[in-house]
Amino acid sequence: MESPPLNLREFEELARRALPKMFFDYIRGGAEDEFTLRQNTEAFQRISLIPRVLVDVSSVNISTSFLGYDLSAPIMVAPTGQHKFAHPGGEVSTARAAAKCKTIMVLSFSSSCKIEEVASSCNAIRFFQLYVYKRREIAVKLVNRAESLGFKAIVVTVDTPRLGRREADIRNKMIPPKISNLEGLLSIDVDSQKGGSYLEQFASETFDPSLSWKDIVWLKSITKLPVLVKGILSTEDARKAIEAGVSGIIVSNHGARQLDYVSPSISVLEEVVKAVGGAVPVLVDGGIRRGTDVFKALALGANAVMVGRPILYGLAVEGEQGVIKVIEMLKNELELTMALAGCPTLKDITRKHVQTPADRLRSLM
Ligand SMILES: Cc1cc2nc3c(=O)[nH]c(=O)nc-3n(C[C@H](O)[C@H](O)[C@H](O)COP(=O)(O)O)c2cc1C
Ligand SMILES: CCCCC(=O)C(=O)O
Repeated sequence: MESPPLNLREFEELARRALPKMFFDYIRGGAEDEFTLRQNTEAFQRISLIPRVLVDVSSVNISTSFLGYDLSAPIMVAPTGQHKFAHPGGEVSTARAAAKCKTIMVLSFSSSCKIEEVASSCNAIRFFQLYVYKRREIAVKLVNRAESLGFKAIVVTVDTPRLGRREADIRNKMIPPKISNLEGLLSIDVDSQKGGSYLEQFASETFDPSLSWKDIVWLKSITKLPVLVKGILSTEDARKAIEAGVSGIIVSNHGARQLDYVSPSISVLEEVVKAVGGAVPVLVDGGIRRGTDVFKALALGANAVMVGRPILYGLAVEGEQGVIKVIEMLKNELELTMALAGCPTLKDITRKHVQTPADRLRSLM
């Protein structure tokens, strides 16, 4: 028997073997040259840790809270579409795993399980991620459904007026998503003569590229839930988001699947955190594969992180148990990192515990 995976990267390799090529390529892939995809992980590697010693770390506490909800660790499940591509249990298995790990799952709008099914599967704290379609009434219906099913926040993704160019999907003629939440609301027929990525064809038929800042105000007017924006990479947009009245900001480049050659999210996190100035919590995602990565993101000012692909790899390899293992691995690594860096609690993690490439440049001047 093969030895069990020891880290998140080994889960990726096992998922590669477990999944049909089309689905693995869809999950792993990024946009165009995949430059940002590589940078998302390499940027973490360029940040060094500066541990403090002789601190009593006989007990290390990684628990925290986000928007008032208790979490076992500052690690949440990012919204990713179509979990049934990874495993027949789909989003229900992921939600159960998130509940067992006591963390928040952000359910994708493009979920392959119905929002009602996910809501009744366990009592995790859940947020609902929204894509705004050209037919705005669909957003209203889904936001209302999420609210009445006990979801606690709406996460609107703002980096996807159109889908990025993912060449693996074009080559594989990636099939369109089956979005269960749209049953009875919308059916889209893709043109099977066209070739290319049918997922992209689906997105260009449905996604509303006219979405703009005034629509955040509209979104807030249709729900009592807090609204978070996902996909902020600049200080200017962070300020606009605050002006629009959001309850949280997610620094993200969509796992490098949208615009290639944008900065890795960890590289812009600190300036966004400064621009936000504590007005609302800030999350970051993209390339988080180790507990040390979580530690670095917290040191640069994130309240918590989100993880995308590794969750799907865990799901592909072992269903619900695989997702639990991925989250627990990251939690254990974070706890060990904190002990070795002299930080018994999350509050002890400071900017002084990391050195970025910019810090190194400054120290030479
Ligand atoms: C297969 C896949 C599907 C995704 N689907 C969505 C989605 O439906 N909505 C969304 O806002 N982000 C989506 N994302 C982006 C993730 O929420 C997240 O930003 C990204 O995966 C984080 O990077 P990581 O995979 O390196 O952890 C998706 C990412 C992947 C890999
Ligand atoms: C049409 C589903 C899009 C899901 C998505 O956001 C992604 O693949 O990155």
